[in-house]
Amino acid sequence: MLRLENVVKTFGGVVATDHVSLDFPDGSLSAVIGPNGAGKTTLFNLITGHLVPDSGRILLGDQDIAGMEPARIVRKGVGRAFQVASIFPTMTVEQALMAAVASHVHMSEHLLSAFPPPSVRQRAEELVELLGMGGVARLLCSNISHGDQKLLDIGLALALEPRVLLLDEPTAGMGPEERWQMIRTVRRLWEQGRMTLVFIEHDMDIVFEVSQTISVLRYGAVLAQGTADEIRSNPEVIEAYLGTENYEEQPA
Ligand SMILES: Nc1ncnc2c1ncn2[C@@H]1O[C@H](COP(=O)(O)OP(=O)(O)OP(=O)(O)O)[C@@H](O)[C@H]1O
Repeated sequence: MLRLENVVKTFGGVVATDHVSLDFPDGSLSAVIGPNGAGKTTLFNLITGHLVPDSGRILLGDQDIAGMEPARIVRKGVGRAFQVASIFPTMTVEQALMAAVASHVHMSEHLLSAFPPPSVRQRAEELVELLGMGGVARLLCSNISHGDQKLLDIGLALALEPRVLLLDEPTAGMGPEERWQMIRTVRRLWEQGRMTLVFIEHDMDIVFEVSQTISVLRYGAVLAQGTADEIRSNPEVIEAYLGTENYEEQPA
């Protein structure tokens, strides 16, 4: 269980996280939504240790991880996809995944090796399969599409075998078809990996289609947390965020 209790983060006069309390049960798939500047990315940065809260607790199981070093939080099982695929321009997709796997299993002497141990190669091959990247596995990371780079970012996070995976706008910058393909892959990874997955997303159709629970932020505070149906019909959410035109119930 990942649980935030009364978490506050301010930047000067800006309250980016305003007494946020949220639960992400083990194995759940949740979306975090909210208008620009609502505090979504700040929330992720607090969970991963890239920001230290002013107050409040961030519990992973029984342990308060608030303010821990990011690397320690990763070792505790909280992964996040960063836009890093492009920083391996001279490696192939498969090699980048092998390097990530090797770093995770403390075989860093094999990080850049042309002949990694079979266990490392096997795990990287499993990830390629899981991500559906077989067709581009031998291509240089710099030569793959934007969508494949985002997938690889997720794969690099998965190589560390997280219990909790955070994805900040996995479908950003993609066309409609590619978005759905990406989110279907994300859902499949979640189903097969049995991890807790939390993603930030602006596309409401995607959010309503794939999420078990949705957390709505506004001005840093939680406006609502619930299922797609609960969020869709929540009057405060409709007023504040969704707009009445598209989401009000049609008369029978
Ligand atoms: N490092 C920082 N220094 C100062 N202010 C910050 C910093 N990070 C975030 N903020 C402010 O905190 C508020 C929340 O920002 P945050 O990036 O978390 O929002 P968001 O919901 O992720 O927005 P978006 O959808 O545009 O990415 C904003 O007012 C932002 O300007």
